[in-house]
Amino acid sequence: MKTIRVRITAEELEAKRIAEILERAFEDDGNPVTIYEASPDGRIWSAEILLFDMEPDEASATVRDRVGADAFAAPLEAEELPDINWVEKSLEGLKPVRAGRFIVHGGHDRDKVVPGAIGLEIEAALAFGTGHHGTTAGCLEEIDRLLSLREYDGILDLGTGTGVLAIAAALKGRQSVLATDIDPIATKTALENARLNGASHLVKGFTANGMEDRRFSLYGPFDLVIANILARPLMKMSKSIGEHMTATATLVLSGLRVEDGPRILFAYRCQGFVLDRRREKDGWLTLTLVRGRKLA
Ligand SMILES: C[S@@+](CC[C@H](N)C(=O)[O-])C[C@H]1O[C@@H](n2cnc3c(N)ncnc32)[C@H](O)[C@@H]1O
Repeated sequence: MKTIRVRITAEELEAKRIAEILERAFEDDGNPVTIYEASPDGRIWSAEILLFDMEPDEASATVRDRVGADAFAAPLEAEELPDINWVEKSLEGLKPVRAGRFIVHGGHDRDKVVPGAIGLEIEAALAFGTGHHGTTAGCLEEIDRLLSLREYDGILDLGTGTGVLAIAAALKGRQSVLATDIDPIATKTALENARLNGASHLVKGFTANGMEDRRFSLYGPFDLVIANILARPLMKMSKSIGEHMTATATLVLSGLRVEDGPRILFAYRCQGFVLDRRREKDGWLTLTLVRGRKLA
């Protein structure tokens, strides 16, 4: 069967919007739409759709017809793909992955959660966070370690994506976690995933840009914040994050390239944090910082 991939490349939020439009336009056909990070800094994303049994030109025209020619300005790229089993391929991307005591898996792999492990069933939809990325895995390992050491009074997952980290912390610590994201689709996905994991009584969430929102004061101050966002927004947010945290808080930061480490440490040192632990995975850095004390 001839498979044509139509791909549209854009900025992250624009690519998500395009993927949504595509998904709605083709939902009755059951065509998969995927969204993925294309550049190492995570700024350029693509939305793509697979169409079958047509030529590339026809596939581009079909996409334009269904979504309306001016729905998006970004150019379309259509190419024929080698003969691959796409169902198998897409399931591969969601293969169960282990990080600390957590096993992140899709709905079809519940039986892969071995005794002693904590299963996190994640439906990625249009949000980031299946556990395969070095940043998510680094945060999961830290959540496992930190919540084995003690309880935290007030936990926030800032930039929750699929909610994978919030759900992990809620299930591991058996306590409430606030999950927020700038993207309403991510917030919705996170709350749906919390329900899927029997954690909706523990995970609450709302949509907000950074921590400039009065609702954070209702839930905070936070004793543990996990923020897997990129270095630049984390630098900009250092003051507001610090203001909403307790005097002896722990902060896990990820989404950082190894070279971002020193300037992030400097920015958060100004908020009273010192380095407790660093983890590197596939060139991505996860830093755990503490305020007012050193962990054992
Ligand atoms: C790399 S993903 C992390 C997702 C998930 N927490 C994980 O670890 O896999 C970063 C998330 O942060 C969100 N984000 C980006 N800028 C943000 C901001 N200023 N405030 C809140 N969330 C933001 C994005 O929408 C995205 O869902």
